[in-house]
Amino acid sequence: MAPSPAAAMPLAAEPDEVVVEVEEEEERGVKGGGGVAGLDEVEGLVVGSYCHDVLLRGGRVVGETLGGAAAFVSNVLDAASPAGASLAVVSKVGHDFAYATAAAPARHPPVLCASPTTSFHARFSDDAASAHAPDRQLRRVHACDPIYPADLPDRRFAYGLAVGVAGEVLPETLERMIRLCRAVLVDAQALIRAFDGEAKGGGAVRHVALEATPYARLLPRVAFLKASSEEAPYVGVETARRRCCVIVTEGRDGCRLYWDGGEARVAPFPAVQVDPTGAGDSFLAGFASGLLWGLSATDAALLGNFFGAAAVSQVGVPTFDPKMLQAVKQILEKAVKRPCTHINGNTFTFQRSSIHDELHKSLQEAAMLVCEQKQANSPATDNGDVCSINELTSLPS
Ligand SMILES: Nc1ncnc2c1ncn2[C@@H]1O[C@H](COP(=O)(O)OP(=O)(O)OP(=O)(O)O)[C@@H](O)[C@H]1O
Ligand SMILES: O[C@H]1[C@H](O)[C@@H](O)[C@H](O)[C@@H](O)[C@H]1O
Repeated sequence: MAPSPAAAMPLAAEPDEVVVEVEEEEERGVKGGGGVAGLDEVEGLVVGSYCHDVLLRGGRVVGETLGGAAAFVSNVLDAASPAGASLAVVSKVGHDFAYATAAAPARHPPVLCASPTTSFHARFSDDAASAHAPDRQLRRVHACDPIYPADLPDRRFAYGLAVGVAGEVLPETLERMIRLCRAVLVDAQALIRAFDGEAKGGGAVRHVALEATPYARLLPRVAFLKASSEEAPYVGVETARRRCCVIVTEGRDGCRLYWDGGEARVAPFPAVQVDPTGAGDSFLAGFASGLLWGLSATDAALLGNFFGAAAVSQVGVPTFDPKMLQAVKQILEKAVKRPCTHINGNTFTFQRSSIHDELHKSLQEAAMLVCEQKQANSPATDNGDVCSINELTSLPS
């Protein structure tokens, strides 16, 4: 371990291991495998299933939307990655999948299975949630098939995101991702969810300690693990940070990064929250795109916070204003001299850089534009926070 404050950490696969695996896999005819040299070759792998989200408030259905971290994640990565970065998504749905023509699944079509599409009921409480309190109770109503190692493409990727929602990313699938991808970023929800009371027509989502799962032994080969503040106690931040960089998202308070030898708090952006679903997913994708742009982890978390805030201002998978996206890319082009150096190199740096405050200020202006547009387009409510009923609607399928 390298606890130095100017820390850098090894990527998912150690160099020797990569060489051995490349040789083994080239013998078996695996495509690629030659490492990732330049921007043109940066391809990411997103693994996790799309799902149906039913939003309930006071016992009433107030919205039905496309869900699944893979949908939110690919939505942000497609929008915010530097030119030349591409994406493969491995997701499974049933024949009942209602959102095949929505933007994210249309760009990254899922595998069709005989089992029904994974489906969640999210019950929102009427009490205003605090930044750290659980904002909703989740039940898994249907579960599609797991994603097996053999479902992953047989080629190498610059980075991978393990973003299951219903236990579909099996331990052996995560292990395969680690072998295929130079850097793997994991959402803790893919590892620590368990489902109660399946027999009664749906399982309440609860959490188990990461240490007690078969995923724990893979952590030293994971680059970043993201958890919400509700999930963090199950992750065990103090143990996990010795194995990989842990990011804890804190809702409207932004996030904190913990690595072996240091930590940082990253400030949030303003948002008019109407639906918190997908904030964590959009955060993780914004963070990954920040790494793709060549930012340090603490600077990349600014982009995570930015897209987390953008996600909560819309119901379901958000549509981003092209002008806002253009502004964000201009800010990044100005701030970053050479994109893709960090996710593509041998190490990550964690520290906040000298451009951090300037980047935060510029992104804050873009975030204010999103808020102003949102406020201009929606009727005023006395509670701008936590899912106001009249703002929840269905997404077109
Ligand atoms: N109300 C808000 N205002 C501004 N930023 C927010 C707000 N809510 C979330 N965010 C941003 O999104 C990030 C992720 O949010 P949060 O911690 O709520 O994730 P989560 O609980 O995993 O979300 P979900 O499970 O709904 O996807 C936060 O770190 C923050 O940057
Ligand atoms: O669509 C949502 C979203 O992906 C959330 O991150 C996840 O916690 C939920 O289970 C899912 O229904």
